[in-house]
Amino acid sequence: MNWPKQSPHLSAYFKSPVDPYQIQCDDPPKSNLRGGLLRNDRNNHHLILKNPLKYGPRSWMKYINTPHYDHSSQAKVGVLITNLGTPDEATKPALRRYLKEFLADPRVVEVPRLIWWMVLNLVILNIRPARSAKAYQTVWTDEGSPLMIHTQHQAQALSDHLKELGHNVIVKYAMRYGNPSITNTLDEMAAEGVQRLLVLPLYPQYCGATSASTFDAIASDFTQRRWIPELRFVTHYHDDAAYIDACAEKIKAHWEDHGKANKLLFSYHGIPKRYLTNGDPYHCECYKTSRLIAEQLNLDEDEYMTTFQSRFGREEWLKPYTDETLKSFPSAGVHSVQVFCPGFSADCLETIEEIGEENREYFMEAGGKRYEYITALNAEVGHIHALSQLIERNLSGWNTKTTATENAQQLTQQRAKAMGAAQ
Ligand SMILES: C=CC1=C(C)c2cc3[nH]c(cc4nc(cc5[nH]c(cc1n2)c(C)c5CCC(=O)O)C(CCC(=O)O)=C4C)c(C)c3C=C
Ligand SMILES: [Fe+2]
Ligand SMILES: [Fe+2]
Repeated sequence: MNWPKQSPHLSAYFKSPVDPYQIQCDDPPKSNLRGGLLRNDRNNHHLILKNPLKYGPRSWMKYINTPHYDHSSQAKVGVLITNLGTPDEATKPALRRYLKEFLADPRVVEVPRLIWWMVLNLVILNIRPARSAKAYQTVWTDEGSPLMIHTQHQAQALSDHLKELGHNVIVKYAMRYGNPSITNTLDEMAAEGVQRLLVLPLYPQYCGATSASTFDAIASDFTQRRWIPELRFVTHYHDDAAYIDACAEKIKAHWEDHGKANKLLFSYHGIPKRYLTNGDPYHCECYKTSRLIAEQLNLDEDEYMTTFQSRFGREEWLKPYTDETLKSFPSAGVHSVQVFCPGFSADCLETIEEIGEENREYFMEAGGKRYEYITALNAEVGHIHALSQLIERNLSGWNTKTTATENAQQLTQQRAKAMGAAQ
C-alpha cells in the first residue's frame, strides 16, 4: 500500500508502513512533509489542531491543547514574577471577591475546612470587606492599587534589564489571588510559545502561606494543560547576597538624607505561631535576613530589632508584634525609629497604611519623637539588578542568549558532526 508521507506523529498514529522514525522529530523543516489525514503544515512541521474549542479558556476538553506545535522553533523562555494580589477596586464588592478567594486558600488559613467555610462565609465576609475597602481607599491611586502598580513596573524594568544583559526572555507578572491570574498569564505565555518557565514569587522569605501557595496555583494550572512547560521555581531568596545588598543600600541612602535613628526596626508580615511550631521556616528566614542586612550595615545587636505585623484573627501570631513593640519603645528610651520591611518587595496596604500611618500614630501617641518608614525596594534600580542576578542564576543552562537562527545553525552543525562521526 502506498501511504502518503506524513509527519512522524501522524504516521505513528495511523500505523503507516512508513518508518515513523525515518524523519527525526527534531529535524528542521523538510520539504517532503505533506499533509496527512489531519492537516500537517507543509513547511514548518506543524501540527495545527483546527478546532478552536480545543484551545482557550477551560473548555469541555479536559486538557488545554497546544495551539502551535513547531519542532523547529526555539524553546522560548518565560520569567513569571508573582505577588500576593490585590482587589480590583477599593470597594466592598471587590474586597469581598478578593478576600473570598484569598482567605479560602487552605495554605493561608489552616483550619478544618468545614469550620472555616462557616466562619469565612457567615462572619468574616460580612464584616471585613467594608473595613478593608476603607483602608484600601486611603492608599489607592489614580492608576490603581500600589501593589499592582509596583509589580507592573518591576516586570517592565526586569524585562528591559534582562534584555540589556542580552537575554531573550518573555517577562510577565501575575497575582496569586485576583488579577491578572496565574492561569490567564500562563495562557498568554503558552500562546507566545514559552516552553521553559521560571517562576519567581516576590516573597524573599519562604512561607507555606505564600511561596507554597503560589506553587500550588502553578501545579493546579498544569493539571489542565496537555503540554506543560519545563519548570523552575524559586522558593526563597532571603539570604541572597544581591538582595541583602539592595536592602542595605536602600537603608544607607535613607541615612544619607535623614541621618540614623535610635533603632532600626525590621518589620515582616506575621503568620500564626502554630505554623512555625509545625515546621515552617519563615520565622528563621526573617531573622536571618535581618541579621545579614544588619551585618552589612555594621549595626550592633542593640541597634536593630525584628518584629512581625499584620495580625489576623485571635490566635497567637509570631512575636514580637510590631505595634506593641513601637508602643513600648518611648518608655524604654527609644524616641526615634526607622522601620524597614524586607519581606515586602513592593509597597502595599500593609506597608503604606499599616506601617506608614497606623504604627506611626501608635509610636507618637506613646511619646515617640521621630518615626520614619523606609519604603520598599519596589522597582528601584538596586532591586531590579538584584532580581536580575537571581533570575540569571536560575536561568542557567537555558540558553537565553542565543537567537532562534543561531540555535538552528548550532543544531545543523551538531547533526553534520554526528553524521560525519557515524560514517
Ligand atoms: C489570614 C491570614 C493571613 C496570613 C497567614 C497572611 C500571610 C502573609 N501575607 C503576606 C503579604 C501580604 N498580605 C497582604 C494583605 C492581607 N493579608 C491578610 C491575611 C493574611 N496574610 C489579609 C486579610 C490581607 C488583606 C488586607 C486586609 O483586609 O487587611 C498584602 C497586601 C495586599 C495589597 O493589596 O496591598 C501583602 C503583600 C505575606 C508575605 C504573608 C506571609 C508570610
Ligand atoms: Fe497577608
Ligand atoms: Fe526560627
